[in-house]
Amino acid sequence: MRLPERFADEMAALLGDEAERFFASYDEPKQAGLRVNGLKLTGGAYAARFGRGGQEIPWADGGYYKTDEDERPGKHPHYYAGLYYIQEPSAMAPAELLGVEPGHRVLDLCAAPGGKTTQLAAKLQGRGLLVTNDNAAERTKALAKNVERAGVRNAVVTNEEPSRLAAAFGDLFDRVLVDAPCSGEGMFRKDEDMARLWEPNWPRRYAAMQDAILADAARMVAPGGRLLYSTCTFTPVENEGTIARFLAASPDFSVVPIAAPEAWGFAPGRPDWLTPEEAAALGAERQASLAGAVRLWPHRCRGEGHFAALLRRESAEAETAGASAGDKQAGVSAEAETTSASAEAQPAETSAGAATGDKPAETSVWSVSTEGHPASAGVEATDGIENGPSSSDAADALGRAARPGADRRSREAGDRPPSSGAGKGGRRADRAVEQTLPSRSAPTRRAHGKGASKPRAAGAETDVLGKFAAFAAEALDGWQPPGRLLAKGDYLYALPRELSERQLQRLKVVRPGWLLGVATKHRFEPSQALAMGLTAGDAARTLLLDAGEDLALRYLRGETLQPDADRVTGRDGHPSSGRGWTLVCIDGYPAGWGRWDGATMKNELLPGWRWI
Ligand SMILES: C[S@@+](CC[C@H](N)C(=O)[O-])C[C@H]1O[C@@H](n2cnc3c(N)ncnc32)[C@H](O)[C@@H]1O
Repeated sequence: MRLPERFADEMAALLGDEAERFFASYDEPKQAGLRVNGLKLTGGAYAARFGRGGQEIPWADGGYYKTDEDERPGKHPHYYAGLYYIQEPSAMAPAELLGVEPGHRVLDLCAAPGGKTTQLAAKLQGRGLLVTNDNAAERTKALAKNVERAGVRNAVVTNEEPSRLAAAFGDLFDRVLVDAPCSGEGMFRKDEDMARLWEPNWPRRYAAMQDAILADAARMVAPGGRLLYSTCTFTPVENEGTIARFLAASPDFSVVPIAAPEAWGFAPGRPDWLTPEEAAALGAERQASLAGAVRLWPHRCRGEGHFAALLRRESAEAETAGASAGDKQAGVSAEAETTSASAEAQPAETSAGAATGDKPAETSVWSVSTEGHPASAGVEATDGIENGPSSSDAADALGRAARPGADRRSREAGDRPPSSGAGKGGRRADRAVEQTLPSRSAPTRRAHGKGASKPRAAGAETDVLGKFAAFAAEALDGWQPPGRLLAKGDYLYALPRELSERQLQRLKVVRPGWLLGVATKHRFEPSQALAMGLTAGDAARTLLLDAGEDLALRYLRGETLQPDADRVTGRDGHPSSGRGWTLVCIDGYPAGWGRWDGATMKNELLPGWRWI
């Protein structure tokens, strides 16, 4: 393939003897993979049960190389059921190296379209908190959708600048991932457009963006917590250089050496590639520590180009604490740390009373963008495409940095409230109501006779809860969502307990938690996100389809189905006499909703979630 001349010259100078092998790698096929969704099942279980998978990616739990050229994993029913994410193998390394454990509070700062976010969510196993953010509004639609497809229940999706998140959250997070916007040199083999668009001034421009992002990200790391910085580019100024400039200004952070097994083929970071200024500002010891970062070269390991550095924020307690299990899992050399991870999963809780200290603010002003809500869930930027920037990402990100007008507009937009919450004169003062879910026996309030699109009076949100309770009693047989329930207008969410609503004030929030559904005039309509986050056993009624059967494809295409009535079964596995919302599952995993009337299954799969 044709590489940009300046890039090739620079790589030849950096790599010396190795350059020939590096350039030869561009004649090899690009690496592709998929990662089984650990929220649903393990990679081993997936491979054993379905005979799919293949060769394991050694550094990624549930990661498999795509070896069959003809295979189209994005066109398999399992993809629609959220059983895996299509992801380039090297891109699976950063989230793996961060050492996330269930219960951690995790921030994914530059997250769209969400490959690493879904991986982090799997590490959390539904416990703790995942705040996932991207400053590009359009891209957060794909992010929210990928979070939902994966069945993530403890994520908050935001569309913010890092500085505004830092102001809102402070040093809340045990783990922070900064998968930074970069010049994307490591993706040239995967996406030739990246090579075509690349310009010699990109690395420096991205480096300036990375410096700003990293400084804000660091403010959000709890003492003793960790930050993983990654790029998919080779140039030192965006890798060791960014870390060196950051460390020079941040004495409370240090590099945690990544001890990757030799068989993975990861190479050490290169402190010797710092500029004299970067090196001088750092001092010899901290400079040498940069060798603890890793470089993933396409001629040395089986993946595209990446860089990752793991940083740790000091804490007094850490000096005496032992090495964490996360270190061992992540292949990170043992060292002391403290985190605020809760050891055990919290039981489901729907009582507002138990969420002490998290009382809704009287004048909460955050509002949820309607962009990703069911009505518009069909709109998305990158569906099913794995992570890492594409040529359009790069152009987007660079466009913001390169065109002063565009940059100013985006900054200004970042200061505005989302359209859904803003009236002409500014932010709408939504009053969030946190409520106890009425018990199944409690009388359900009647609807107010207002359509879902019409504004509701303050307090009318109780009706959302009543309708949800009626829905849950009938269709979910008493199942209760985890976290705290929050009715926001007609929408109902389950909020992770680790965040208070107060902390979301003034942020652009795409999802304040797990979107359960929306109350319409006459009923509660469960969301696709709810379906994807449930298990087949949670539903009172299921239609169980096999991935290979025609009905499964027809369901995914949005067709009305007429299955044999005895295929709609209750929890006991026997034919159900019930009618109404039914969880449609493929190979045992939810794919969406249907409505069963005893003969026909009305297809409730939203257009944006269908097989196209
Ligand atoms: C390498 S991509 C992220 C890929 C993603 N982590 C994944 O695994 O799917 C970098 C992302 O950073 C976002 N970005 C650029 N500048 C940002 C900023 N100042 N704050 C937050 N996100 C930013 C871009 O919109 C882009 O989606």
